[in-house]
Amino acid sequence: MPIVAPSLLSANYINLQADCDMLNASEADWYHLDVMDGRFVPNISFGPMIIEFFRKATTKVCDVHLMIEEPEKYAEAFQKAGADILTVHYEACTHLHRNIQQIKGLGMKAGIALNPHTPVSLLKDVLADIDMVCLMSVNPGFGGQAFIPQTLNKIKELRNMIDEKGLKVEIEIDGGVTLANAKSIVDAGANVLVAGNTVFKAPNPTEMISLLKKI
Ligand SMILES: O=C(CO)[C@@H](O)[C@H](O)COP(=O)(O)O
Repeated sequence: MPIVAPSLLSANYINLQADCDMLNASEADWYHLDVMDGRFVPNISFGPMIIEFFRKATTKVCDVHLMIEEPEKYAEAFQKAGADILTVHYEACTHLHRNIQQIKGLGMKAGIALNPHTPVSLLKDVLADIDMVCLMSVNPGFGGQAFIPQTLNKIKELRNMIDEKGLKVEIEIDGGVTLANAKSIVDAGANVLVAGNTVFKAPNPTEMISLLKKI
């Protein structure tokens, strides 16, 4: 069964408590929390203060995806806010290994996200040091975009790299995940499905989460 991580970017911010209550009572495994700075991506979302709210609202894993420049400046703030997994972008880190050391040193799990154009082979020398790879299956910044099909080949290549080394690294797919493509994503070798619009715009979000769990 895949790990299902609804992306709160698509939640209703006028009544967040209701969406948190729904997620908490659902089969969702993680909260996926997208932090955007208006520099690394052309959108601005929220920061540690809001993550702290989510931390208090749930006992589920808080999976924090930093779409920001200079993530090292903020890693400690996100740890204090309650992040369990902290994912930084390969493209935003000049000293990626140092970023990983920092995140792990702060007691969080470390994830690396790759934009659609970034090859998975670039992770060869850090794969053993990380807990998760987040493959962006849309260009980051906005919910509700269409899944980029080439991602399936990237998943297969990454799955081979991980299995060849005998590692336990989660493969998370982020962007455009639907009930129609979720099975092909999992069959290709991914085990974490992020879903924003598919969950929060569904007539019955709780049922949609259960359907994604069962694909
Ligand atoms: O990080 C991002 C977008 O940059 C994602 O987490 C989206 O929030 C996913 O939304 P959907 O494509 O599932 O609607």
